Amino acid sequence: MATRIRPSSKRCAVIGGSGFLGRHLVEKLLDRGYSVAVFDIRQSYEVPGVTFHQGDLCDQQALLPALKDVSLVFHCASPAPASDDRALFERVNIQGTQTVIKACIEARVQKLVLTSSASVVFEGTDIKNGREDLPYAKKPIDYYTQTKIVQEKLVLEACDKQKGFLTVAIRPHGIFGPRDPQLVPILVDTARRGKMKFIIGDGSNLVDFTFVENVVHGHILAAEHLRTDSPICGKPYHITNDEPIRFWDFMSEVLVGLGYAAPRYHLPYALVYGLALLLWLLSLILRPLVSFKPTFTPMRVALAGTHHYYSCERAKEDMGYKPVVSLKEGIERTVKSYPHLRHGA
Ligand SMILES: NC(=O)C1=CN([C@@H]2O[C@H](COP(=O)(O)OP(=O)(O)OC[C@H]3O[C@@H](n4cnc5c(N)ncnc54)[C@H](OP(=O)(O)O)[C@@H]3O)[C@@H](O)[C@H]2O)C=CC1
Ligand SMILES: CC(C)=CCC[C@@H](C)[C@H]1CC[C@H]2C3=C(CC[C@]12C)[C@@]1(C)CCC(=O)C[C@@H]1CC3
Repeated sequence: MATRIRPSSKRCAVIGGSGFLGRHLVEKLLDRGYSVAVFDIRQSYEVPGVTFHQGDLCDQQALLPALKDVSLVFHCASPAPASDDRALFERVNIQGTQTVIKACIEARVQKLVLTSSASVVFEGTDIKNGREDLPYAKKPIDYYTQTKIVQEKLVLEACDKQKGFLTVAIRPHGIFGPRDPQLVPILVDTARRGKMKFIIGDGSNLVDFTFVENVVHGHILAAEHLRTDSPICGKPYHITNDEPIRFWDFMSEVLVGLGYAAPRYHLPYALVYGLALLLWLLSLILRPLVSFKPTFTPMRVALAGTHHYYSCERAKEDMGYKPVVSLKEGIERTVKSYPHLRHGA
C-alpha cells in the first residue's frame, strides 16, 4: 500500500499568488521558511522556492496537484472589482470557492485562510470603527461585494474541528502598496485626465487604507494561530492599519507625492452620487450599442464620500496583531515604487 506523506506545516499553497496581495504574501512566506505552491490563472513572475500551477480555481482537478502534501492554503484569488461582471464574480467567488473547499478536503489540507473584505458589511452609508459582529450588508454596493459575502459564509461554515479542517477569514480594507494594480493606477489615470480636482462631500470622512505588508502579516498570524483550541476558528477578522485617515487626505498625499495637484473644490455628495447612478444606468442601457466605463461609479462615489473604518481589536486580542508598517511609511514606500506614474514621466 502506498504511504501518504504527512503534509509539512511549512508547506503551503497560495491561490491567487500571482496577484498584488498574493505575491506579497508569497514573498513573506518564503522569508519565513515556507515552501510555496502558487495556483493562479496567470503566472506573473518566477522565484526560487515557488512552484507554479496555472489554472482556473473552478476546476477541482486542476487545483489538486497544487494542494498535494500541503497543510495550509491561502485563498486570495478574485476577479477585479472594476470588472463589474456579475456572472464572473458568481462563478469564481461562489462556485469557485466551493470547489476550493472540496479540493482542500480531498487533499486533506488542514487549514484554509480566506482573503475576504471589510466591505461585506458596507451598504454605502457610514461605518465608524465597525466590529466584526456587524451584520452582512443586506444591500451590498456591487456584485463583487455580494459574492464576497457568500464566499466568506461558505468558508467559515466549512470549519470543522472534528474533521480537522480549520478555516478563518481575513477582512482587509483599501489595500495599497508597491505593485497595486488598482488604487494608485486608477487615481493617477483620473488625475491625468483632469478629473481629480474635486472633493466629494465636505472631505471629513475617515477611511481605512491598509499597507499591503500589514495585510500579509495578518494572514500569516491567522494561519499560525489556527489550531483546534484557538478562538479564531470559523471567524472573520478585520486587518487594518489602525490609523483611519480622511479619504481625501490620503488621495492628496499620494497625488502630491507623485507630483500631481491635490483636489481642492467641493461638490455635494448627493449630487455626485446621483450623477454616478445615472451614468451607470446609461452605460447598462447602452451596453449593446456602445461600451463605456464611467470613472466615478456609484460604488467609488460611496467609498469616496462616506466614513468606512473598522476596528481590528479582535485581531489584536485573539492573534496578537499589530500593524508592522505605519501609514506614513506605507505611503512613502508606495509613492517611491511608482516612478513611471510620476507627473511628467
Ligand atoms: N485590493 C484591495 O483593496 C482589497 C482586496 N481584497 C481581496 O484580496 C484578494 C486579493 O486582491 P488583489 O491582490 O487586490 O487582487 P489581484 O487581482 O491583484 O489578485 C487576484 C489574483 O487572482 C487571480 N484569479 C482571478 N480569477 C481566478 C481564477 N478563476 N482562478 C485562479 N486565479 C484567478 C487573478 O488573475 P487575473 O488578474 O488574471 O484576474 C489575480 O492574479 C481578493 O480576494 C480581493 O477580494 C479585499 C479587500 C480589499
Ligand atoms: C474617487 C476616485 C476615482 C478614487 C480613486 C481611488 C479608487 C480607485 C479606490 C479608493 C478606495 C478603493 C477601494 C477599493 C478599490 C479601489 C478604490 C475604489 C476596493 C473596492 C477594492 C476591493 C475591496 O474589497 C474593497 C476596496 C475598498 C476601497
